[in-house]
Amino acid sequence: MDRDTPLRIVFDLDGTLIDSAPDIRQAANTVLAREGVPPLDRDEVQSFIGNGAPVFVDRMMAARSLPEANRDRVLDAFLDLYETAVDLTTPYPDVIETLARLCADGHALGLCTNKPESPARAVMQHLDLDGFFDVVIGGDTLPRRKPDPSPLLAAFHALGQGAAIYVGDSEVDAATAEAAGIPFLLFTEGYRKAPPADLPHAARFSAWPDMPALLHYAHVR
Ligand SMILES: O=C(O)COP(=O)(O)O
Ligand SMILES: [Mg+2]
Repeated sequence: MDRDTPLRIVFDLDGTLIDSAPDIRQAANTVLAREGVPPLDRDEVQSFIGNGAPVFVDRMMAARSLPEANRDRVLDAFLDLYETAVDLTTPYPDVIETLARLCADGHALGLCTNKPESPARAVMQHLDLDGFFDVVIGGDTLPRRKPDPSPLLAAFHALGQGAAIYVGDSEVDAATAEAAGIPFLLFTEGYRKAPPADLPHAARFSAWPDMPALLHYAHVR
């Protein structure tokens, strides 16, 4: 692949571009306090993130032995707070500079997250990340979410033609990329549970300035 050929690059959000666990934890603990059970610690929160808000709530309720009958109420309360959960979230170091460079180099950027689309857009706007992306697919944008390949394939489809690569932090992202037949770059500082070697990936990086050098792994699908 020619070094200067524009690519289609799609990114995961939570644990990849932004450290959002503090906001998710605050929303979760507000709901748990109302339910009269103890809060979640940071490790619990991180281990529950990855499969979207409904699965997060299921894991949180199971961890605090909340009755299944309260699920709709707990999920609604969590989603309500999630809409404005932006103040404790930060981009990982050098994310903004790297995205700006990739845009300046002519690449088409997209976002494919399991976070519901509305809170995803809210936090991206809050952190000035929204201008970089030509497409945003959230966990509730389509009938299925990751690890189903359809949201990732929809994101690439929206970006048009060109070699493709997906960048994420988790087992879910690696499985999604594999199912879609798209090469995967693993950011190792996010919310992954297993060691990096256990996840299928083309290459991995721990600091965002190192990511553009890995773009030669992109290929046409
Ligand atoms: O909201 C989640 O559970 C995960 O979000 P992500 O797909 O951006 O990592
Ligand atoms: Mg993630």
